[in-house]
Amino acid sequence: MSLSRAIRKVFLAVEQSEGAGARVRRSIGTPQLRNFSPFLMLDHFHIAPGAGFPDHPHRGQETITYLISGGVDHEDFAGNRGTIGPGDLQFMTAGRGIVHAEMPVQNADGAENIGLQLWVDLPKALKMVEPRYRDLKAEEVPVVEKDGVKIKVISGRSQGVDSVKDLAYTPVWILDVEVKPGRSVVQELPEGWNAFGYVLEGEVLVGDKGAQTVVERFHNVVFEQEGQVVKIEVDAGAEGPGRVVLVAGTPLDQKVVQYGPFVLNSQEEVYQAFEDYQGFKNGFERAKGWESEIGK
Ligand SMILES: Nc1ccc(F)c(C(=O)c2c[nH]c3ncc(Cl)cc23)c1F
Ligand SMILES: [Fe+3]
Repeated sequence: MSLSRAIRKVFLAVEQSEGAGARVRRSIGTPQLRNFSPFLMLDHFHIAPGAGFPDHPHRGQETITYLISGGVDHEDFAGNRGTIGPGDLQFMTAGRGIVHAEMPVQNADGAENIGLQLWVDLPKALKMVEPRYRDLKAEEVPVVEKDGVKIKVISGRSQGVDSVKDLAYTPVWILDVEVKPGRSVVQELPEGWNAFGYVLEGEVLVGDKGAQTVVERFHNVVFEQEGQVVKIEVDAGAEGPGRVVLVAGTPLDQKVVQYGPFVLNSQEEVYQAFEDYQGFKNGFERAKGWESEIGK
């Protein structure tokens, strides 16, 4: 009998401006929810035409971008360039340093550019690795569909189905779970890992029968570390399915010192990141004289 994880707290994602005219609903990385290792930030973003995230640096973390609708172009100073579309993901390891732009694709069909961006801390030993990208196309993501439940196994394992391996350095599970009204699912999560569920659509009931919590859209339910499973149900009377992105990650036993996109383990290392970025050194050499095409 697996122990069901209790709920630690439910947070409302607060909408704010970010980048150049983009809007994000941030639920991790706010004053209410920091120190949630290895997670640094979770943004549910909406990038209108003309808005975006023009040229900017990163050091010391991994970003995972999951596109729900529309498209996002990315281009960096190492010559990497690509587009992610609905259901695609991009795993970017900034490591010692990257400068890139992330801009909306002008959609012929007018689809809104909406997705999630999760920032994951890198272990101290990997803070200065070479940057790398790994796109994961929607068609590479196994889908488990049974009894009114559809799970996209983006990273990790669900109902005995494994995802593509080694997408990020820091071990994370990402499962896009859709439950129809009157149905439910029990999902295993690695014990001891930090875990949350962000409700993208509808509303869900989380927890054991008789002790369930209603979690509404744009809310993030954070679980206790104890327990092997989470239970998610949608009320039979609900108007439509509930959709939750379940994420779990191994906590890193290290200090987090963050200033925007520079995430290191000491104040001195953050100062050094600024100096390296402004001085085009120690990983930021290619930033000298570089401008993206897409961010202009
Ligand atoms: N201010 C600031 C500073 C540093 C950044 F890296 C960013 C940034 O690039 C993003 C922050 N949320 C995001 N959601 C989606 C996408 Cl595609 C990008 C971002 C940013 F906005
Ligand atoms: Fe970025």
